[in-house]
Formats: sequence, structure tokens, C-alpha cells
Amino acid sequence: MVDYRREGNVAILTVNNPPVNAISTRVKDGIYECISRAKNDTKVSVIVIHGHGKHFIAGADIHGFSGQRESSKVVATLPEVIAFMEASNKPIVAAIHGTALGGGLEIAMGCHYRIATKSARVGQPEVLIGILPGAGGTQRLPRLCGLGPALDLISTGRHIKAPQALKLGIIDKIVSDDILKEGIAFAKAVIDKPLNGRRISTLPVKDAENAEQLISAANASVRKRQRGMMAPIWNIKAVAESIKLPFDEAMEKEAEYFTVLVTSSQARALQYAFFSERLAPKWEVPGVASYNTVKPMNIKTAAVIGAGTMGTGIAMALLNARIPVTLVEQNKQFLEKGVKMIQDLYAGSVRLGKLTADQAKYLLSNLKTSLSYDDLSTVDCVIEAVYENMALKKEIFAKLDNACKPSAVLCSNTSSLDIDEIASATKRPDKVIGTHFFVPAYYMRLLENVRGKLTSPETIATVQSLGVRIGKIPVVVGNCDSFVGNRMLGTYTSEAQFLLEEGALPHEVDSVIKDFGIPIGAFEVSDLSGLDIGWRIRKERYEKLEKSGKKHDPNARFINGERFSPLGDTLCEKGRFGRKTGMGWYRYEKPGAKEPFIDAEITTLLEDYSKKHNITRRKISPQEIFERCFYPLINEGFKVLEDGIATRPEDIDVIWINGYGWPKYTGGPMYYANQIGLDKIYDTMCYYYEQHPTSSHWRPSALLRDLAKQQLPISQWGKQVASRL
Ligand SMILES: CCCCCCCCCCCCCC(=O)CC(=O)SCCNC(=O)CCNC(=O)[C@H](O)C(C)(C)COP(=O)(O)OP(=O)(O)OC[C@H]1O[C@@H](n2cnc3c(N)ncnc32)[C@H](O)[C@@H]1OP(=O)(O)O
Ligand SMILES: NC(=O)C1=CN([C@@H]2O[C@H](COP(=O)(O)OP(=O)(O)OC[C@H]3O[C@@H](n4cnc5c(N)ncnc54)[C@H](O)[C@@H]3O)[C@@H](O)[C@H]2O)C=CC1
Repeated sequence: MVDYRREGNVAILTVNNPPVNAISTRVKDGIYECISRAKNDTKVSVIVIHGHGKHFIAGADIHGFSGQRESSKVVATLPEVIAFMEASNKPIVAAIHGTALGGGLEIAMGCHYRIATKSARVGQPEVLIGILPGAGGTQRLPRLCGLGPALDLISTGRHIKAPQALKLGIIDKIVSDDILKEGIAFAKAVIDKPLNGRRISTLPVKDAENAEQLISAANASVRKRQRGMMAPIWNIKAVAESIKLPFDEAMEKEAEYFTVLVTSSQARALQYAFFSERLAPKWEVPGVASYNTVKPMNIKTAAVIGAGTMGTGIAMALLNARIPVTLVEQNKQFLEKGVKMIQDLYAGSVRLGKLTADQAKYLLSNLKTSLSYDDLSTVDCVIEAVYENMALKKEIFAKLDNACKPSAVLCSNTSSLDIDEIASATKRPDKVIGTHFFVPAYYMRLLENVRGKLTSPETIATVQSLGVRIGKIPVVVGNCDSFVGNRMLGTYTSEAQFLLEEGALPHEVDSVIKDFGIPIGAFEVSDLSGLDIGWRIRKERYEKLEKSGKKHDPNARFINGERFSPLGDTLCEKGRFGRKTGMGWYRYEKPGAKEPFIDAEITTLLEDYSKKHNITRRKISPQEIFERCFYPLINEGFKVLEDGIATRPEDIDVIWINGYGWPKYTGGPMYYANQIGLDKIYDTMCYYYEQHPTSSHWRPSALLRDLAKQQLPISQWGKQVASRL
């Protein structure tokens, strides 16, 4: 795990624990033993520590925080090992490449010098997995780079690149990519330099005079940006101790706060989410194929059909990954509008300093436009993002099938439609797949890849690998109405509207949702994305019903015996499309304005509606609002597993965290259900199903019932699911 060798008077410690040199007990012990050996070796005058492979050290091994820890051969804890390094009379140089994160940066700060390659990144991301830098990071970093930057880095968990780390004084020098050679050369040059000023624990905290202001600004930022998370608050508290107490006493506080966090349910949930996100690209269709049995096609060029909200965002996601894109529209005017949208967004990034003008120019140079499918004969992949209309999508897929080379993969960004029916318009259904991006597509990390009945494993592998390449978290799901995310969302939005029928107001429902940690309420988000989108989809469904001989009554509260709320349609008929029209479930100062106000007109509309339908309005408690919005959603997640639409609970959680703003610190809906207790969820579902028998989303899932009885850990649900399919 840690190799020791000597080159002349330089001892070289190589940390070798693939894939990221995480600090396991054996790595920690290995470092201690090698430092002891170097200290005792009279031929050694200086020590270099570096990492084998792609990283210096990416932090403590996260598995160790919740799982069984290996027993240690040496008694010293990581903070003690770092103190031992710092106390060494032989200089120690950390030679950093890749990343030095968490405990990795803490080890580097226990060294007397830090050099790094230009592309290296450093950071204290512990807050993101619910803990704090418990090996001296909260005390050494403010001494090294100042209180303000330390509070920022530790409370946000963001990584910074070497040039910024150099400016902040976190590293001493940027060197060439031959990091070991550079480390040895640097070490030789500092052999005789005094170490007094190089032991960070002995230095004063920089910016201490502005502590009060900096700490209150950090707390204010946490309240705004990381609402509901306990780790940022404890991280700030730990850093603040560096001002109040001598180093050793502050280290005791750090250990105390670390213990509070590491045993918290938020930390467990965040660590579960960390590994779930890394599991998602490793897809598996039980009994068919998996990521390690199939090779993806290499996508060198792509096309996007439709330059609206989604098409432009998808084109940018591809361009950002240096994939040349041909953007196709139905006419010149729409095409120009779409291109302008892309140009404006890149110009905005330049203004914000996220891109240089040259970078933006380069990215745009890879964008081609066309009004003809004849220009798509050589592309490897096409992503269609036109209106949500089956007839239109089928027409386009038939044309693509004719125009594109036989090996091209044809994807649809549909958010709800049947992938098999779309594929049936082509002679290559094996190469057709849903690639469901989320708005804004250049930013949102989720990519729901929807496999049809005939989609080939190679096509699945291709879009999964493309997803990773463009910086998304790709999740494979099966084909059903609205797939995983929107299918579960449907239960939540229906129930939110039923609550309005029975007595709640939009802002009351939204505030319960936001108090739980979802950044935006159900009605606020509906106003934001536009009520007309859902209305258009529903109208298509009403037309289908009418075609099958069933007349649709616009006031109907039931469709096919299922409870239904026509309130959304009523609002659209009044031109209340949401923010864009200045009114929806809320009122806005003007069309396009962001701040929602409670609208008396909506209150009256709801009261009249309830009266008309003989519904006695009542005060609905926050607890009931919570259960009615979230329990059917969770239950639907179990049904999704039951149907084989998702194969792992982790995938559902990844979808909800990354596509719908579900608070990561609860782990996602499935993990959260496990925390609440499946038996409690099941009993509550049974109770409400009795009250609302005409809403099938209250019918408890059989899988939920069985798992509630078995009390299995979430890691074993997937096996249960597979055994039932
Ligand atoms: C009186 C009481 C006394 C008490 C004494 C107190 C003692 C306390 C001592 C404990 C102190 C611990 C202090 C500490 O500082 C804690 C930490 O360091 S926590 C860890 C911090 N580090 C991170 O969070 C980094 C996480 N990793 C990443 O951000 C990325 O992986 C990285 C940027 C490094 C690489 O990204 P990428 O190339 O995209 O690869 P992947 O993300 O896909 O990862 C590849 C592979 O590696 C696994 N992995 C990554 N990091 C870790 C890790 N830290 N631990 C374990 N495993 C890790 C990842 O899961 C992938 O593997 P898969 O098999 O694919 O899942
Ligand atoms: N807007 C959203 O939040 C999300 C939408 N989706 C899905 O993405 C798809 C597109 O949605 P939006 O971008 O919101 O729609 P949009 O209305 O903004 O854009 C659709 C574009 O398709 C173009 N178009 C129509 N017919 C065409 C044709 N024959 N050839 C070329 N272009 C044509 C239109 O001119 C328009 O520019 C839909 O299937 C939708 O369900 C998926 C995820 C989120």
C-alpha cells in the first residue's frame, strides 16, 4: 500500500492504493511506518511522498466511515500520523498530481512543503459526504491560506486547481508533470532549510482579526445555499475554533465535532449517494447484459433535431465535450433563434469568466446548422428533441432511418412517450433508445437512458458511455409511460392538486415540500416550467380517448375511474401558463418575473371549485401534506422496481437527487423510505388507500409490503427485485 525506497539521501514514499489512493487503515499505517523508517535511516536527509497512478491521495477511504474498519497495526490515528510527520526533523515534501483531497490534503499539510503539477486539484470535500476534515484540516488550512478562503473551501467542499492553490499559499510551487522527478529535485534543494516556519500547526491563523465577519458571512451563505444540511454548520464551527483555542485544544474540538457528524444519518445518506452515483453508469440489465460485457460505439459526431429549450441545451452539452454537432430545425427562423440562444449562453459564460472568448469561439466552431436530413449521413448519433408528439416523432425517426448510416444510434429526448412505438418507425429498432435530459440540459447532471424492448446492449452501452463523456450521470431505465422520474413525479403532482381541492392552498403545499429540502415547491416549479407543457400532453391523451369512443368532459374529476384534477386545465384555459404569462398557481409582478405572490384569484377559484363539487374544504396539516405528496411517490418507486423498469433502488435515488432536487442528505426517496421504516410507509399507504380508493397510486406496492416484512437492508433490495422478475 505504501512503498519505501531510497535514492541517495532522499527517501521516497509511494502511496499505492488504486483507484484513487484512498487512505485505508493499511495506507495510514504504511505512511507511519515508512516515515518512521526514513526518520531512523541515517542515510536519509529528506523525504518525498507521492501517489502512484492518477492521484496523490483523494482522501480517506469513504467505505470506512460506515462499514467495518480494518484493524490497525499501529495505534496512531490519522491526525496523530500527520502530527508525527509535521514533527519530523527531516523535511517532507508532498509531490501532488491528480488530486489531494480531504485526508490527502491534510497529509500534504502535515508535510513541510507542497509542490503540484499545473492540473492538480486540492480541496476539503468532506462536507459533501456529511463529515468534516477530521485530521487537522479545519485547523491547518486557515493557518495556511487564511480564514476566509479556508471557510469557503471547507464549507462548500469545492476543489481548486493548482494555480489558485498557489495564489492562496496552499502549495509552494507549480512544477512540470514529471512529479516524482520534480519532487526529488525540490527535496534536494530544501534539505538544509530550517523547518520552524514550515510546521503549519505552529503558525498563527491569517485574517483572524476579521473572524466575526467572515464566520457570519459563511453561516449566511450556508443558510442560503445548503439549507437543511448539518455538515456545513459543524465545519464552520470547527474552523471557528482555530480563532478561539490553541491548536491542540482546537484539534480536540475538531475530533468531537467529527464524531457528531460521522455518526449522523445525513453522513450515511450522503455516502450512500456518493457510491450510488458511481454505480449508475455501471448498468446492468439482469439476464441480458451489463457494462462489463459490452463495448460502446465511439461517438465522434452527433446531430440534434429541434433547436428549442432542450435541443439547444443538449447541443451545448455535446459541444462542451468537444463533440461536433449538426443542429436541425423545421425552418430558418427557428434555427436562427436556437443558434442565438446558444451564442447568448456562451457569451454569458464569457462574461462570468467561466470561459475565455477563444474557448467560446472554439466551441461554437463545432456547431453546424441544417434544414435537411441529407446532411446527417455521416453522424454517429442523433438526438431528437422536437415537440412531445408521437406522430411527429415517428415521422422524424422514419426520415432519420433513411438519412443516417446504418450504424448510427437514434435517440429521443421524449419525456414520456413509448420508445418502442418510436422505434417501430425505423428498420433499426435495436439502435433506438431514449436519452431523457433534464432542463437546462447543458447543466443538469441526470441522463435517464430509456431502453426499448429491442434496444441492443451495444446501444445502451453507447449512450451510457456518451453520458459519462459529456459529464452526466447516466442511468438505464426501462420503457413505460413517463419512465422512472416523471412516472414517480406524476403521483406527487396529482396528490398536490388533490390537496388543493380539499382545502390546502398552493403556498401551503409548497412550503411543506421546501421545508423537507426540495429547493422549489410543486406549484412553483409548475409555474416555472409552464403549465401549458403538461396541458399539451393531456390534450393529446384526451384526443386519444375521444378517438377510442370515450368523450372527455373538461370538468371531469375521474378518467377511467381514476381520480383526476382538472384544475391544471382550468388554469391553462384562463391563460394562466405560469411565470411566462405572469400568472399561474401564483401571481407575478409581470410576465417573466421570478417572485411568486399568493393570488386571491386562485384562492377564490379553489373555493368555488370545491363548492361546485360538494367538497368541504378543511385545514390540512403539514404532516398530511407531507405524507400525501411523498409516500405515493416512494410507493411508485417500489412499483418501478417491481415492474423491472429500474433494476436497483440506488438508480431511483440518483434520478431523484440529480433530476428533481431531492435533498441528497436524505439519500433519495428509496433510501429515505428505509430510514423512515418500510413498515411505517406500508401502513400509511394502506390507511390512505382506504380513504382514497379511486387513486391507484395509493395501492401499496407488493414489493414494499414484502420488503417491509423482511426488513432487509437497501443493499439487498436489488437482489430481491431480480429474483421476482
Ligand atoms: C477522541 C476521539 C479521537 C478521534 C480521532 C479522530 C480520528 C478521525 C480520523 C479520520 C479523519 C478523516 C478525515 C478526512 O479528512 C476524511 C476524508 O478524507 S473523507 C474523503 C474525502 N475525499 C473525497 O470526498 C473524494 C471523493 N472522490 C472524488 O471526488 C473523486 O472520486 C475523484 C475526484 C478523486 C476522482 O474522480 P473520477 O476520476 O471521476 O473517479 P470516480 O469518482 O468515479 O472514482 C473512481 C473510483 O474511486 C472510488 N473512490 C473515489 N474516492 C474515494 C474515496 N475517498 N474512498 C473510497 N473510494 C473512493 C469511487 O467510488 C470509484 O470506485 P467505484 O468502484 O467506481 O465506485
Ligand atoms: N422542456 C422540458 O423541461 C423538457 C422537455 N423534454 C422533451 O424534449 C422535447 C422537446 O421539448 P422542448 O425543447 O421543451 O420543446 P420546444 O418547444 O422548446 O422545442 C421544440 C423544437 O422542435 C422544433 N421542431 C418541431 N418540429 C420539427 C421538425 N419536424 N424538425 C425539426 N425541428 C422541429 C420546433 O421548431 C422547436 O424549436 C419534448 O419531447 C419534451 O417532452 C424532456 C425533458 C425536459
